[in-house]
Amino acid sequence: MSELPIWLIGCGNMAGAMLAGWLVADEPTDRFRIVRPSGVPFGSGISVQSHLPQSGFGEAIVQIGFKPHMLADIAPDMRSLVGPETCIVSILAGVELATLREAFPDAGQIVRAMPNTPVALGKGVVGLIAEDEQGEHAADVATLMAKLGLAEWIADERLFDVVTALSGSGPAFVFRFMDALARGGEALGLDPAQALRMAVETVRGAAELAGQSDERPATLADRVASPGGSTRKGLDILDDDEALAKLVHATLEAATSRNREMAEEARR
Ligand SMILES: NC(=O)C1=CN([C@@H]2O[C@H](COP(=O)(O)OP(=O)(O)OC[C@H]3O[C@@H](n4cnc5c(N)ncnc54)[C@H](O)[C@@H]3O)[C@@H](O)[C@H]2O)C=CC1
Ligand SMILES: O=C(O)[C@@H]1CCC=N1
Repeated sequence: MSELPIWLIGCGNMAGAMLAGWLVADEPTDRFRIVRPSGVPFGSGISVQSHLPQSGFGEAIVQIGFKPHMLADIAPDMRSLVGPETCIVSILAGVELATLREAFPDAGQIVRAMPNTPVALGKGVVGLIAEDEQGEHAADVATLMAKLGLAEWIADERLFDVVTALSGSGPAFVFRFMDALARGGEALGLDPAQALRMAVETVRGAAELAGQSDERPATLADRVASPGGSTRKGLDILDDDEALAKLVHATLEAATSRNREMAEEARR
């Protein structure tokens, strides 16, 4: 793989988690240059500056990782630095390729990447869509993202907001479930810290089992539920009138619709 420099324009929670993941995967630290107004050091000898560079990015991967609504303010300052050798990677939720192309008319390639925070451990999910999947630097970006976990090309950009809800926001929804599991145990008398430890390990073990199994999670759930036993009584609550499925569907719908609103806001 080419060793293009990687600029991180905006490096907060999400881009910081990605950088942590790349360092775990032994990417050389001198590939990365952070631009963030705070200038707060990242550690590990990574170069951090508080302003955009004076000269152009040249042949580089330039990842933008600020808030979606900031695109209109920040892109004009970046525009003259971006040339036909530059590959822009956007992790901005919602913001579409067409909006990014308007913001960076001279960029050689534009890729949207939708990561999630477990990338910090190399166990994330990254959805990808490029203006030209076969074009220059698309494969470099895919290789880079695959170091962070599961990297998946998404064929239809209209589905990218759903991907953002499912895997981008997904860890937040799973964390809520973990908390609910722990709080349920606590309400039924378990020590809170013990309940939390057991809830987190239960989710970790179940996720690994599901990841390694050829069977669907529904089948694995049935295998836990011994006939006439107690798990089925619990599943009956989650399954009654598809209570959990409906709740999760509504959750993903709400997040997807906010991603679409953010896309609209970025178009203005
Ligand atoms: N937090 C998450 O789990 C995920 C976030 N995203 C996307 O990542 C982006 C950032 O989100 P977070 O990291 O959560 O937010 P954050 O608030 O932690 O980070 C934002 C970063 O933007 C920087 N910034 C602000 N003004 C800037 C400027 N003028 N020039 C350069 N950098 C500037 C800040 O210094 C900060 O480093 C958003 O677009 C979001 O949609 C995507 C997937 C998941
Ligand atoms: O909450 C957000 O807007 C972003 C999108 C995916 C995760 N965080």
